[in-house]
Amino acid sequence: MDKIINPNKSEWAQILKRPTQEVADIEQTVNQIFDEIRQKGDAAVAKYTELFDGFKMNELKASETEIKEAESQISDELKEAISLAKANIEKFHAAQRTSRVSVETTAGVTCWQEKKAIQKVGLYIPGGTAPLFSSILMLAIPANLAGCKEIVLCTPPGKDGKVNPAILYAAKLCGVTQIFKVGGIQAIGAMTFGTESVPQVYKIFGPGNQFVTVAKQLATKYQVAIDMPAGPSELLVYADDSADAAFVASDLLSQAEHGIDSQVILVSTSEKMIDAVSEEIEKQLADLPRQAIAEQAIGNSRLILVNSEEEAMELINEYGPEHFIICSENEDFFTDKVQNAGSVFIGNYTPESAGDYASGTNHTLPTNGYAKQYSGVNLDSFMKTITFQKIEAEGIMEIGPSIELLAEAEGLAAHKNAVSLRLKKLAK
Ligand SMILES: NC(=O)c1ccc[n+]([C@@H]2O[C@H](COP(=O)([O-])OP(=O)(O)OC[C@H]3O[C@@H](n4cnc5c(N)ncnc54)[C@H](O)[C@@H]3O)[C@@H](O)[C@H]2O)c1
Ligand SMILES: N[C@H](CO)Cc1c[nH]c[nH+]1
Ligand SMILES: [Zn+2]
Repeated sequence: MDKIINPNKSEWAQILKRPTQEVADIEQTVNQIFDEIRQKGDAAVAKYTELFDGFKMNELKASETEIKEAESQISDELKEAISLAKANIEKFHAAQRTSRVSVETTAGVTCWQEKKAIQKVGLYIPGGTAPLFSSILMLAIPANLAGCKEIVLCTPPGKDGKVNPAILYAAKLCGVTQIFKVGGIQAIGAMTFGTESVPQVYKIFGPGNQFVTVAKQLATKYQVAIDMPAGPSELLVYADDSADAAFVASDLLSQAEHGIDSQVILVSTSEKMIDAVSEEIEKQLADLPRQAIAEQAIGNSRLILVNSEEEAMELINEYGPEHFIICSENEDFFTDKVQNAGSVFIGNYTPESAGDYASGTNHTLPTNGYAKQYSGVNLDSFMKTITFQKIEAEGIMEIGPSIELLAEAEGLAAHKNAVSLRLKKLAK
């Protein structure tokens, strides 16, 4: 892991660069696959599943029998852990419900807004290097709380054409309506255009690798909304001498093991802490089953010594990490000043893994600096707001003359007339 000492601001952009592949190359592949799916539907989806996932699928949809069998393949302990996570995620997301906003803006003019569920949603659940069934809890639970009617799920099959039983079990438990054994670009294309088997949806959610993320971004050209770009996992830890170096190293490795294009960063004002964490990373890496993946991600990563907490905070806001852990005696300074981060974890006993699985917050979060403009998934992500208004005679008489003037000033006579006719009638 590169150690960088007191970099100049002019060097930050280079130091904080993400290890992403050339997006233009991926876009070309996505466009080609999307075109084929539009023309050939399931046949194109099956072709690319065979090419990228190594299995020739005859049936894309998971059957009731497969789903039933999955339940018996999950241990009771795992079922209990899933149920604890589900309860906390439900509690946190249910509490995000807001009451109806209604205002009488002028006497006789009432405006209100109501949230309505997005009727058809598509959930992408990663499965390339690990079956991330926890992402089902993060997406299907708020989708159900919001009241979405159709909840379609796509996830890549393994080389044997099967999907991990925990994915099938969690999907059933959380009210997913249809499960498809399709991953990557072809899954996003299928949910964007619809095929003989896979329904077209209005909004696509979920994390994935760079192929999935670029495909989601291109899907927005075809009247499909997306939650946000939720690509390769990232973590930035700020640690001063009050941190525990072993804990910090374990957190950094937890995100490094996601994929070779993950990135983890330690920022500190203490060189002693940086060196201790670096040593710990080496120690802990040796025992990791996904050592090869984590090692590559560590190669993308940085240990950065800065001059002050102010400088640290400026650098962190510039980076906009997906996850931000604060292990500092001065934690209030960082919680007050943070502007750009997907999710924040505070103190030595708040591992990032808690948010990944079971504390209650959502782990589908913006990566690649998109925390500057996007929020992570929450209950509102599955809803849209409709505004309503009702104007009484008293109300139109009050605001009507101003509307007439405004319309006239924009040169829109028909707009003005729609008000004038009513005012005339009321004047009789
Ligand atoms: N930001 C978040 O909220 C969040 C949450 C969880 C996971 N993640 C990230 O999700 C990612 C999961 O990635 P994954 O790879 O394990 O699973 P994935 O399901 O996202 O991707 C696997 C699919 O990628 C496609 N693919 C692989 N190589 C390809 C190629 N050369 N060309 C075209 N398509 C190709 C295949 O179709 C395969 O099914 C990780 O990077 C992880 O860090 C992010
Ligand atoms: N850390 C991931 C988000 O970047 C979410 C996850 C799922 N399973 C484990 N971790
Ligand atoms: Zn994780």
